[in-house]
Amino acid sequence: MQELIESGQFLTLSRRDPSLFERSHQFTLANGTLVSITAPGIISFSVQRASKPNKRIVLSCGVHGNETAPIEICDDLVKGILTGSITLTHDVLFLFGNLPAMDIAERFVEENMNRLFSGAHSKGEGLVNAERVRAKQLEDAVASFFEAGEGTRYHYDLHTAIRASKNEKFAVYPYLHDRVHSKGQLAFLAACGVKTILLSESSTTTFSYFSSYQYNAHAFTVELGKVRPFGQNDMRRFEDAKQAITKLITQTEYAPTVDMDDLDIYRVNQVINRNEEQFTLHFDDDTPNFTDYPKGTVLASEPGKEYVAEQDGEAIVFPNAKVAIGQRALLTVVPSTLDKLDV
Ligand SMILES: O=C(O)CCC(=O)N[C@@H](CCC(=O)O)C(=O)O
Ligand SMILES: [Zn+2]
Repeated sequence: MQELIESGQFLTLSRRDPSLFERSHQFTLANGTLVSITAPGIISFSVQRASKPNKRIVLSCGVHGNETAPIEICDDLVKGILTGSITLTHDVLFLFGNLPAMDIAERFVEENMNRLFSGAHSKGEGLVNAERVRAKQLEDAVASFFEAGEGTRYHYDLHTAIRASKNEKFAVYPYLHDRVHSKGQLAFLAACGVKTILLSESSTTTFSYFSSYQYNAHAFTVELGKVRPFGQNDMRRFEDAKQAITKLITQTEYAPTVDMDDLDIYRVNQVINRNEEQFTLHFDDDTPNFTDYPKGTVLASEPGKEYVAEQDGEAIVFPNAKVAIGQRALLTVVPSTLDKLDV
């Protein structure tokens, strides 16, 4: 078993035979890194050396099962670490989120897992499904990992978007409450090719908000491109992201810089939920993310309610009329600036 894992088959085995990982496995690589597998798709690496690593990094992917490019990136990184071609400098936890949804090439099986964090998995009496159980398991894995050692905490939850986007790569910066946005993090994201940032202004039940709020982690939902089936991604489009992540986990001090003028900062202006069965978007299905509209344009409607652009230049992000009733069907964003930044 250890041999199979060390040959780089972790994700394949997790998907093909999850029962192999019903009990935990621990072993040490030739370079001394300790490998812990606590469940299918959950693997962490602890660097064993006298001077303790100063970053604890969570990389998650496949929280939506059909968002394959980030899964391929993380699978490659895990393979590289297990086979010794990548030597870590910091402790890293990899989470392959929704394995059953990957198998059916869908966003989710029963319920959108990225609405089930911060305890939402346990709300709604008697409601249990695989996604709820997994969301709790992922939360527990993040908690154990962050609490297992000192160091600044990071969580990049890697996704791809359903629609094409005018700004192909972008990240959601979860609502920070009283904390200050980090210029170093914006620089890291820019090094990944992510130069469009959406500032969320409210609490959510997403995975990145969970790590940000509960663990004061630098945490982001990172959208690296468009959803495509396994094997159909042009991996050249993800090379910058893969290189920057590799530097982050292998270099003691990786500190890229950024000129703020190179970034497009937006803030979320409206979070529009679907409240009724009949919910309609007033633009074409192939309208890309970040398409903007003049003030007063009707963007969506449902019986008794119209949702309009409140400002000139208000743009749509993540429109989806088919979400479950009560869930977010559309974000609108407006250009913004970041005046106060940490280094
Ligand atoms: O393209 C879409 O409509 C969805 C892409 C996606 O999965 N986005 C995340 C964003 C999470 C966040 O707001 O931080 C999601 O909807 O879960
Ligand atoms: Zn997603």
